Amino acid sequence: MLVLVLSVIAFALYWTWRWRVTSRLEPPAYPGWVPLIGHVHLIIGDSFSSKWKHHRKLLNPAFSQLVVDGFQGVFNSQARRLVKVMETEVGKGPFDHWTYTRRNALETICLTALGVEFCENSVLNSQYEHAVEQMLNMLVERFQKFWLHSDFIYNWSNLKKKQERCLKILHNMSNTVLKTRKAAYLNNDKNGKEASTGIKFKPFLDLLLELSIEKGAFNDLEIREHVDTMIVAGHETSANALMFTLVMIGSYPEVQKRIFEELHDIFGNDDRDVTKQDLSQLVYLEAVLKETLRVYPIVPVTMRWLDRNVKLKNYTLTAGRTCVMLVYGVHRHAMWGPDAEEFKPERWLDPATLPHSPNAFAAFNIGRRICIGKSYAYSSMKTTLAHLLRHYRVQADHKKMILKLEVVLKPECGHFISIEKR
Ligand code: HEM
Repeated sequence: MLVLVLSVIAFALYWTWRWRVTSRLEPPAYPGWVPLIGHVHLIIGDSFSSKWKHHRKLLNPAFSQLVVDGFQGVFNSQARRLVKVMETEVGKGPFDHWTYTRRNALETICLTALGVEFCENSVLNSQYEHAVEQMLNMLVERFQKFWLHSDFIYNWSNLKKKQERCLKILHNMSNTVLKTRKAAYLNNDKNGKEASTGIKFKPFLDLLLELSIEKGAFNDLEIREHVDTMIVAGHETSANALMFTLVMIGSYPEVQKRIFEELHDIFGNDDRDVTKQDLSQLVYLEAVLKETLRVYPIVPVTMRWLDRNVKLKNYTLTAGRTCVMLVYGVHRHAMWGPDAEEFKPERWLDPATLPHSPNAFAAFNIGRRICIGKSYAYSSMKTTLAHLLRHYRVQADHKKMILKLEVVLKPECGHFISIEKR
């Protein structure tokens, strides 16, 4: 027992000393990030990491509106798939729709990032889905158990063994796909992928391979890390945003009515696919998405490492510290007006009713580290909702939700909707 207590004290002293020595020189590395999404994205909010800056510049064109428009066929077929699988819930009362939006978002991101579909014979199956979920849970567990922040202790823990098993599944998948696509690319197959639906598109992986082979931009490990980051950063966020949006639409019948009217004006009674021109006309639907993300920001807390002193009105935040920003609080600040707590999509339709500061809305963060997948997220979510709401009438009660913070904001319970056929 004494040995144990002495070891804990020794480690505490060691980490305090190490933190003091390094905290002014380099941003802290948050425990658990490295194996999950790789070194390029390791340091949260360190826009000064030259590697991050260089890679972000190279990656930006891969997320341009033009590339995202190329995924519109995938977004449509995935939305139709979601409408179909949810059919089993019609008329059966409340169900947990998150399991549906999550699976669907993971399928979509895997298709667009890697060009791989979930199917029986694929390396991408429910084992992979489970491994991604476990990895995110383990990240939170390690954060919460401060003694596991030390790599030395963590490396002996059961959590580490579990993490190794999950990583094997995740990396096996991205490595296998990378190898296959690279061989195909070198064999002159540069025309993108064809999904089982017959839709042609160019997955992110092919764009990165192009940059790597033609311009020597990335090595294989970096490509794998970028693709893993896209999958981790892209699916849980979109799935949660859709889940919250459906709860809010189901809780406000007048909002749902107005969305349906907008859909009817654009599509009439036609069940046709959503085009990129339709997306720009779905103004009210976009306002509903933004208002949901304002009230329930999926990433409610974010961190930045301060490379210089930042003077506020009454305080100075000193260089070398990590600053925690509460996006949840910013979105409810008085600058949003006396109705800041209310769910009012209409506020987005008139710029005069919005706060003057462009930084008042930080659902995708602000500044240089703004979410690279923002356009992708809006296009895929608007397409999914346009299909779902043309087929189903939704009911929910957002007041029943109790929220919890994992890496992202989630409801602890009560995130149930009921659906009826239109
Ligand atoms: C509603 C959906 C989404 C929300 C709310 C969201 C939110 C965010 C936020 C807040 C950040 C910044 C984190 C920080 O700086 O601490 C971020 C970064 C990022 N997001 Fe998203 N995101 C969404 C969808 C997506 C999608 C669909 C993709 C990929 C296709 C994606 C890829 C990324 C990547 C790669 C980063 C890291 C960017 C960098 O480090 O330069 N996100 N996201």
